[in-house]
Amino acid sequence: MSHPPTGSRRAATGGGMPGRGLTGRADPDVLRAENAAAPHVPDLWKRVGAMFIPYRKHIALTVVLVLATSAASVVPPLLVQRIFDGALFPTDGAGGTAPPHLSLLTGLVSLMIGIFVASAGLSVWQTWVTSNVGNRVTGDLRVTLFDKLQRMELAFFTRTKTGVIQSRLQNDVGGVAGVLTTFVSSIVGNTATVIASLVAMIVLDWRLTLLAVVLMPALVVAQRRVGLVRQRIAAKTQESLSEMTSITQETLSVSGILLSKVYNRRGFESERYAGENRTLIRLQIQLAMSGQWFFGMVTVIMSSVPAIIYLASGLLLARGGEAGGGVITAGTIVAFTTIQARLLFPLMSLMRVALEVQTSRALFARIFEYLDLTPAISDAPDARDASDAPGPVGAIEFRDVTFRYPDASEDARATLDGISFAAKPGETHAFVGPSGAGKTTIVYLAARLHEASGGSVVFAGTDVRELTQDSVVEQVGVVTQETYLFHATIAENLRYARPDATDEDLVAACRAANIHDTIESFEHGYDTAVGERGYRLSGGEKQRIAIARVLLKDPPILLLDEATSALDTLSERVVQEALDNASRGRTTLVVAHRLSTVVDADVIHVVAAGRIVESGTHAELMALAGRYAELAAGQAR
Ligand SMILES: Nc1ncnc2c1ncn2[C@@H]1O[C@H](COP(=O)(O)OP(=O)(O)OP(=O)(O)O)[C@@H](O)[C@H]1O
Repeated sequence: MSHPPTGSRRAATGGGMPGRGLTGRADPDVLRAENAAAPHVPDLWKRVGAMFIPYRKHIALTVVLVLATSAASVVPPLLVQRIFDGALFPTDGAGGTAPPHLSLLTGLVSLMIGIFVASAGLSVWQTWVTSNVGNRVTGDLRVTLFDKLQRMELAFFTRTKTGVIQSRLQNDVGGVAGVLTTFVSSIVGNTATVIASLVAMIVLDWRLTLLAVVLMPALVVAQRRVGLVRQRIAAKTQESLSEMTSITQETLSVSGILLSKVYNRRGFESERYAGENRTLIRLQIQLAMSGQWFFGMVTVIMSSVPAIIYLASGLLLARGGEAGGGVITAGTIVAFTTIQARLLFPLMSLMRVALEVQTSRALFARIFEYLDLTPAISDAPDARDASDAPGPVGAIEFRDVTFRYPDASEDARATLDGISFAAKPGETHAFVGPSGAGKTTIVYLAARLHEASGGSVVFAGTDVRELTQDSVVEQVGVVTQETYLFHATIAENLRYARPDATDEDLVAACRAANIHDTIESFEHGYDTAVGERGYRLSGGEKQRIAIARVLLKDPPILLLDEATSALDTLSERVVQEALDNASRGRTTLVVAHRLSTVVDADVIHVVAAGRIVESGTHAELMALAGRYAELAAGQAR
C-alpha cells in the first residue's frame, strides 16, 4: 500500500475497517480495505532489529545465557548413554555383562542433577533479562508512536477516527509485545538446542540422523506458506479490532452516548458492535486454526521418528550393524531417541516462533506505516525562534493567503482565497460573516495549526514557515468554539496553561474571566472534578474556564473563536470586559457572530465565501452600507 505524504488512505477514510458505516450500508472503500493485505514496508525486519540496538548488551547476555542453557540441556541424554552402557550394563571385556559400576553411576547421576539445577537457575535469569528487553523495546515503540502522532497536523486528527489511532497504539503495539519479548530468547534458545541436538545425534549415529531429518525441508516450505496465510488474517484481525475500538470510543464517550440516547439508537449501536464482534470472532478463530493441521502433521512425523529409528536400527543390526557406520548399541538407540524426542519440542517452538514472527509482520507494518507518516507541518531545518524574529512581537500579517483543506474535493472552491490583512501589535481585528465563510480557518492559520496553500502568514515580520512551531504557539493563546477540558479538577485544567501558576494566579485569572465566584460556590471549589470533557459544567462555565486558562498563559497574541457565544447577556458583558482588558496590549484576532461584541475592534473584516469582502472600523463599514451594514441590520431586528 502506498502512502500519501500526510497519511495513508486507510487513515484518511477513518481506518477503512471491515464493516458498515453509520447508515448501516456497506462502504465500498471499507470492503476494499477488508481484502487488503498489510501495508508494504521496506526493510521491516532491519527496522525491528534496530529497535534492539540500545539493548545490545542485554541481548549479548541473553544469547550467552540461552546458549549455556541449551548446551546444558543436551548433556543429560549423553550421560544417559554413559549410564546405560558404562554404569548400569557395563561389558566385562569378553562380550558378557558385568555388574553395575556403582561409583560411576553415582557420579553420573549427581552430575545430571547438578546440570538440571544450574539450567533452572540460568533459565530464570534469562527470563528476567529477556522480559526486560522485550517490554522496554515495546514501551519505546509505544512512546515513539505516541510522540509521532502528537506531531501530526490538526487536519490528520479531523480526518482520522480517534479509535483507529488508539487502536494502533494499543492493539497493534500490544500485539507485537509478545514477539518482541520472546523472539530473541526463543530463536536463539531453540536454534541452539536444535543444533546441539543434531550434533549429538550425528555423533551418536549419522545414518539414523539422516533418517530423522529427511522431511525437514518440506516442513520448512509448508511453514512459510502457513505464515503468509496467517499474516493476511492478522492484518484483517487488527483492522477489525481497530473498528471495535472506534465504535467503543465513539459510542461510549459522553457525546456519543448522549447522541445515541436522544435518537434512541441503542439497539442499532449494539447491533453495529455485535456485527463487528462477529467479524472479529470469525477472524480470531481463523487465526487460531491456521497452522493447526500443519502442527498436527509435524507432531505425527516427529513422534513417528523413534519407531522408524527402531525399525531402521533393527534392519542395520540384521545387516551386521557395522555397515558404513559405528556399532549400534542399546545405549545408542536409547540416547538417540531421547535426544530426538527432545528435538521435537524446540523444533516445534522454533516453527511456532517463526510463524508468530511472520504473522507479526502485518502488525509491525501497520505500526511503521504510522511511524512513517510525514506531518504536513514541521519545522524547517533552519527554523528560528519566534522571539528572535526581526519584527515586533504580536504583529500578524496575511499576504494573499489561500487555503484548501487537504481532503476537500479538487473542484471545490478554496476555503480561503486571497486573504490579506495586517494586524499591528496590540490591535484587535474581528472577523464576521456568514457561517462556513472561513473565519475559524483564518484564525487557525494565524497559529499555524494549518499551513497556507498559497501566499504567506507573517508572524513578527517573518514567514511562519521560517519559525519553529513551538515558539509560534508559545506566543499565542487560543479559545476555541468548543471548550475541551480534561477529566481532572478545575485547578489542574487551568494549570495546563501554566504548570507553575500559584493558587493566587488561578484566582486572579478566574476573577478576570468572571468564573471565580461560581467555582467558589462549588463544594470542592478549585478541586472540583469537571468530568469527562468538562460535562460536569455548563457551557458558559466551561467557556469562562477556557478564558481563564488562556489568561493564565498570558500570551502576546489572543485568538478568540466566538469565545462569548455560550454566555448569557450579563456574563457576556462581564467576560467581554475581561477580554477587552486581556486584549489590551495584545494583538487579538476574534471571530464573532454577534456584532455587538466587536464594534470597538480596530478593524472588522467581513468574510464571505473564503474572501475578505469589506474591512474597516464599525463606523466606516456602517457608512459603506454594504455587507456589514446588512449583517448589522439583520442582527438589530
Ligand atoms: N477539517 C476540515 N476539512 C474539510 N473542510 C473543512 C474542515 N474544517 C472546515 N471545513 C470547511 O471549511 C469552510 C470554512 O469553515 P470555518 O470553520 O472556517 O467557517 P466559519 O466561518 O468559522 O464558520 P462558523 O461561523 O459556522 O463557525 C466550511 O465550508 C467548512 O465546511
